[in-house]
Amino acid sequence: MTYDVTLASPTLAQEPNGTLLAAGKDKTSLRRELKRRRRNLSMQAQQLAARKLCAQLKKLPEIQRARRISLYLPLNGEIDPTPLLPWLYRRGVKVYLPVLRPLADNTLWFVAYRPDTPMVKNRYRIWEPAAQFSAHRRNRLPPWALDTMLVPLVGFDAKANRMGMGGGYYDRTLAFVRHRRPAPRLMGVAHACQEVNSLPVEPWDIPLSAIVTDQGVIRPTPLRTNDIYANERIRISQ
Ligand SMILES: Nc1nc2c(c(=O)[nH]1)N(C=O)[C@@H](CNc1ccc(C(=O)N[C@@H](CCC(=O)O)C(=O)O)cc1)CN2
Ligand SMILES: Nc1ncnc2c1ncn2[C@@H]1O[C@H](COP(=O)(O)OP(=O)(O)OP(=O)(O)O)[C@@H](O)[C@H]1O
Repeated sequence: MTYDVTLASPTLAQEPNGTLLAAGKDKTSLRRELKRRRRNLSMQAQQLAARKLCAQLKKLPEIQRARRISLYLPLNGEIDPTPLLPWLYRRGVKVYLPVLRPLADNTLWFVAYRPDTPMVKNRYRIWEPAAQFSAHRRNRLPPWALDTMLVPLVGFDAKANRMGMGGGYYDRTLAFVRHRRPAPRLMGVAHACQEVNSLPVEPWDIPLSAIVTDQGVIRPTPLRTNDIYANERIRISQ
């Protein structure tokens, strides 16, 4: 299936600012292209982006207020949120990592990440707390008990729509948000170069509170009708 987006453009084209035009691309090839982009960043570019991301994060009220936060350990060019760790530990924030649940329902556990947490590589070669540690309930939190989550993104658009790795892990784990409150504040994180002009919204997508990149913060836009009314009011009052 290909997605109909507003800008009709040749596939793989870029806008002058480097934004990938998603028009006419199916989700799988768009995901592949975006993963290639972040993997191709040099080590220096990665380190600079990670530092800038963390500077952005530290300024946000959601992060300043966080007491129980989940982040992730990056792989294959994902932007690295771990420079935030010393700052979080200093502030006494409890830090959790996603762990693939052993019973293969494709959801995640959130397990405490401390300097002494035993770690192993999971089936995707991502480091995560070891099974014997994660098995203890005292070492993990149900997702609704987290106040803030940093959600790794493969792609995003200016309306704060997201695309992940395609396993549906975050969407399934966060499905409770539709009927249970309070919910964690969901902060998508990505390299600025992972922006595309438009992404499809799937029925199971859980909306993000914000997207934070090395270049700035994107909040979901208010309804288009509000913009129209706002413009209308300005015009009428003139
Ligand atoms: N760093 C990090 N940790 C994370 C996630 C993530 O996106 N990033 N996840 C977010 O959901 C979960 C893992 N989800 C994943 C879903 C699909 C693939 C995947 O398709 N990987 C390979 C191909 C499969 C393989 O190597 O066996 C690929 O990149 O093509 C990886 C992780 C939990 N932990
Ligand atoms: N709540 C849910 N229950 C069952 N299946 C779900 C749910 N949410 C998502 N899925 C499935 O997960 C798969 C992946 O979806 P999608 O391509 O939107 O992933 P994504 O945007 O990369 O998100 P994620 O970061 O969660 O992987 C889809 O096949 C979808 O049917």
